Amino acid sequence: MMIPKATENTYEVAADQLVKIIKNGPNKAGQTPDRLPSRETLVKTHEQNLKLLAEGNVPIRNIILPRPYPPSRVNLEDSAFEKVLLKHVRIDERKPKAIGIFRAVTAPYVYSSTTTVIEDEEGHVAKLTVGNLEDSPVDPIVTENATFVVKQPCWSRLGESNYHIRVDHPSDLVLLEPGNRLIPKTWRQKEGGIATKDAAQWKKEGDMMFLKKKFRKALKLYNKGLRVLSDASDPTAEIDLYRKRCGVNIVLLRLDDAANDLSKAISIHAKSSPDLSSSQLADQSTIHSWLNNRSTEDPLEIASKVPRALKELATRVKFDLGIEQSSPVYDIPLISSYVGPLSLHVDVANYTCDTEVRDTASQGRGLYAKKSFRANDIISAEKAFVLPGYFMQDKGSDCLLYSLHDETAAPRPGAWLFKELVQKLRWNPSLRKEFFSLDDGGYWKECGWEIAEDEDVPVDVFRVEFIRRYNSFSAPTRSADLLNQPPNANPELRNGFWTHSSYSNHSCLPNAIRTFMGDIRFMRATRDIEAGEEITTQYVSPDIDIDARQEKFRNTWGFECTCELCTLEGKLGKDTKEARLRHFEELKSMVMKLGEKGTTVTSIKKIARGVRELEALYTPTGEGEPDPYAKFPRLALVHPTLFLTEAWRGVKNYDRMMDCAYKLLRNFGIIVSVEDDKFSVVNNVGMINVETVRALKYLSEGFAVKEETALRDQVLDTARSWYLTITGAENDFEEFMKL
Ligand SMILES: C[S@@+](CC[C@H](N)C(=O)[O-])C[C@H]1O[C@@H](n2cnc3c(N)ncnc32)[C@H](O)[C@@H]1O
Repeated sequence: MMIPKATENTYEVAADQLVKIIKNGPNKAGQTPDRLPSRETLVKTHEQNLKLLAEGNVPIRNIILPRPYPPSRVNLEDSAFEKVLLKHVRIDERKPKAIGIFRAVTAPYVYSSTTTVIEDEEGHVAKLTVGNLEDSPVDPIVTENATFVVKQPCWSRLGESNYHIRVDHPSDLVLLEPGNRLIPKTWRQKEGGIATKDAAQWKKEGDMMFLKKKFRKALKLYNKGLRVLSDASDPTAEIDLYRKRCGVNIVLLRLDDAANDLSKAISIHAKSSPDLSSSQLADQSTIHSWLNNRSTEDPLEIASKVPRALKELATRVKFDLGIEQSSPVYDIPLISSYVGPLSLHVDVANYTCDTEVRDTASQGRGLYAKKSFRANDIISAEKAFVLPGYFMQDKGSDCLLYSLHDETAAPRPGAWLFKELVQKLRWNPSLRKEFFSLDDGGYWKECGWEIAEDEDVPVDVFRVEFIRRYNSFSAPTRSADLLNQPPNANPELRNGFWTHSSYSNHSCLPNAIRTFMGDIRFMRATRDIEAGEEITTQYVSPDIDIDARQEKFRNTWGFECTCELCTLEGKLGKDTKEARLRHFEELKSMVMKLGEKGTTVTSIKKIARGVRELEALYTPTGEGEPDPYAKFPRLALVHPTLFLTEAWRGVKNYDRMMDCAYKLLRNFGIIVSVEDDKFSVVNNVGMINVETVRALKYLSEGFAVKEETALRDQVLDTARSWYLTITGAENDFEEFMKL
């Protein structure tokens, strides 16, 4: 027997290679593989790959999603399933009622996915690959000798004659506890040992595992402690174990289980305290409802009647499950001061009650204002449903999520978000509705599956990804940090998921801006908003060219924008579009050349002439013809005008600088008036951004030079409020204005 020598990691198949294999290979669906490797070969290859992994001989993680298929809906509690052996399993054919019972014969290889060698009751072997588990090499899930069910097993191709059994939906793999009736008799082992230790010993061992970050092991040990205690009456020990288990469950994102544990701990505490035993605190379901009610209120004064450790856990669990408050009161400087790459989690309540989700005419659902807002008001504040925290510099956290069916790849931010979403949804049934409502049936329709409205379908990883793609947003640690980056810095952003604010649709002329501070997403009004108006944000800032702009929306988000600006520019003739772009490019190259030579008044004047020519391409030529852009942004003019503003400033021509700063605002559709010492914004289509704050900065400088202090102060006030709108904090405003 030839044993393949693994010179490179054969378990980390590159996605493009896999696409080729699948596309070019023969279609053998429904057949059995011609030749399968022997146990000896499989085990040997596995050991070689384990060694390579231990040596760090691995590329970046590559999470692969094949073509969508539904998770099995077989319930192991009833007997409506068909037990199959490896000899019954077919290539690419998943039988919805089939289950295989297997045992792992090797230690697991945990990296992009979990891989191990399994055997069935007849001793036949296979390579098993399980994707999308919350697996970790220090605390593996599929340990050696573990027995488990694989639902709807099938062979998937990995090479010309290389097959494995792969599981994509986490619920299609069910670990069997020792003693489970499904475990073949010959594999059964006595569990033994539980009664030989007391609860305190199990707890101590659990604590040790917790400290070693072996959280699932800790959970198992606390379970054992609780089982030993089940018929003893030792409330103190029981409270302690439930409290510990609650803590582990929080770390593992299993908030539903954490809430159950904590409600048990609190009710046991109440039952065993003479002054609380007949109170509502003794009723576990009352506590459970309170933990889940998303309110800041505590009418039963639970927090003040339980020991501090339980109170602290209650605060944690309630915040993690989401609390709502009725007004947008946030201590922004405080929050901003403690948020950092290592502390994204902020303990604040959400404020979403003044916005609601409703159907739009043609954009699916949208977010609507329930009350009027003034420019700069907080419209909503929401903590992330999921915002993965990882170090940008950590190469070990690099990974890619590759969807084989449409050959798209999401880099690290999207890949980690997907992984965490799957875990959060898997372990918290109470949070699923809120997440999956973001798919209004499109996924089932696309897949051609009939699913009843109220059917409790297990978490489908392909549906999670379908939703993630169109509803996740890039988030810096703090939006304000983006303004303080050196020029051309390319800060890496995380991807996060905010379920309520995700309903806001895109508009190039938005009335709101999203900003981030740790895991909170704020939305603030860029202009006054009427009650009943739809809240829109810019998903990305619009490209100058309408065709490029629409292409980006189509490719990334699957829509074409119909905002007033896009509607206006959608009607432009080819010649006008081309002429504007050509002029823009010419100006850009003139500016680049200047960069090398330095700016002189003559060169600024030359650029100014070019800018006037570009302006003419936005202006109607016919006598008395209305200006279609009278109130709208002229995007191609923005950067040349910013250049001119700064160039005139450089040569200390403050009148010209101010003229250009007014123009810069106007090119964003913002028209201001200065009359009788009063500065006011008379037209604002909502495009507030860093350049508009810069324009105000230059205006304020100009007024300062002219010693028009009142006007300077008014402009500064507007600048400060726009700075707050775009960054979510005022902290570094003074610094920004100095630069
Ligand atoms: C973050 S979701 C917004 C909520 C979405 N409308 C819904 O019903 O779930 C993004 C998706 O909304 C739709 N959408 C957002 N802005 C749009 C726009 N300006 N025009 C058309 N569709 C839009 C697109 O389908 C996009 O992929």
